[in-house]
Amino acid sequence: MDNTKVLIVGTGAIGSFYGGKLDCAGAQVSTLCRSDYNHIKKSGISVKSVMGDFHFMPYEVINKIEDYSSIPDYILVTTKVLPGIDIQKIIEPKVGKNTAIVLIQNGIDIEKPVREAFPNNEIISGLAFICVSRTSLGEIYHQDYGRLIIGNYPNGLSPKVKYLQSLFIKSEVDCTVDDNIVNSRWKKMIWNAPFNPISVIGGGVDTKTILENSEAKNLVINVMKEVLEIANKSGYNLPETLIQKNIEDTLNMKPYKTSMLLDYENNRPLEVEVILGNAVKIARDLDLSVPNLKALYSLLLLLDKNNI
Ligand SMILES: NC(=O)C1=CN([C@@H]2O[C@H](COP(=O)(O)OP(=O)(O)OC[C@H]3O[C@@H](n4cnc5c(N)ncnc54)[C@H](OP(=O)(O)O)[C@@H]3O)[C@@H](O)[C@H]2O)C=CC1
Ligand SMILES: CC(C)(CO)C(=O)C(=O)O
Repeated sequence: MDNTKVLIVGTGAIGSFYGGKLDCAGAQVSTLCRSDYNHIKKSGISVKSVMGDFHFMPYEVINKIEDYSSIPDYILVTTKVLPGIDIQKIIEPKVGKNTAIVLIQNGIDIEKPVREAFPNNEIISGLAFICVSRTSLGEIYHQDYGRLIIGNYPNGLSPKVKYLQSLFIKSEVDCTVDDNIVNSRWKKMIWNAPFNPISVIGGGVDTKTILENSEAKNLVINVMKEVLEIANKSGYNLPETLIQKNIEDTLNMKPYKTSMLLDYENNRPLEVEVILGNAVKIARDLDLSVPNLKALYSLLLLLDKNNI
């Protein structure tokens, strides 16, 4: 084991999978758990994975962050990004001056509140291209993909980013770095902004069903165009060709139910603000017209409110 201390905050699908991979690489990985606490403390976490099944027993399993016995080198935040989760308050007791806060979560502008609360800490922003879900207490099913992109927020690549990358690579996670991680976040939004909400609003449909319907496909393309425009007007650099590439890549994927659809089906709150609301706000500030994004946003707000 190396001496790198990692504390996972949000031990669900993403936290368990990537936390387990860091454990495989030799880091000292502990988990802050909620509903799975008793199960994980007793039996650990089992991951059924297309990369090979594994089981891991976290170094410490806690259900109150104060119970963690030290200060971690990395806090991996892998909760959903929801207005009801005050992540700054949750992690604050264990953020030391050398703790890097790693956010492996979907959405745009998710780093801002963390930066404001911890102006002197290193923030590492991460994007997961993976299909993974929690099937029961402490049981994770990794169905496909697994690639990660990490980089410092707002930009740059520190030694801590490179070290984290080396740990992931050691455990065979395809992890690359990007010194302009917000640009990569926008790139991922090109996919999430149309497919996540349409999969829910469209009546619980997978990616193949969406793209087989020419009207729904047009909607996907129009939302992608709006996201691309917001990103480029914000100073990022997304080529128009990304739209066709995302469509083709999705057609080549196995039919996939988005993580937002899985949340909806399980009556869990949806990441409406960080997937759509923040983009709509940025468009408003830039005076851009984004009618498709706005329509998806308002419909999703309604569905979300009535689903919990
Ligand atoms: N799953 C996937 O395939 C992908 C997910 N993502 C993104 O990754 C992020 C994480 O998603 P995912 O792992 O699927 O989510 P999950 O719902 O599987 O896991 C979230 C975890 O956070 C925990 N949690 C929630 N609130 C708190 C709290 N207040 N204190 C401590 N723990 C808390 C939950 O505990 P409890 O069980 O008690 O609610 C759960 O263990 C999201 O932003 C998602 O969009 C990105 C790409 C793919
Ligand atoms: C892009 C994808 C499918 C992960 O790779 C995702 O982010 C999701 O399902 O929400």
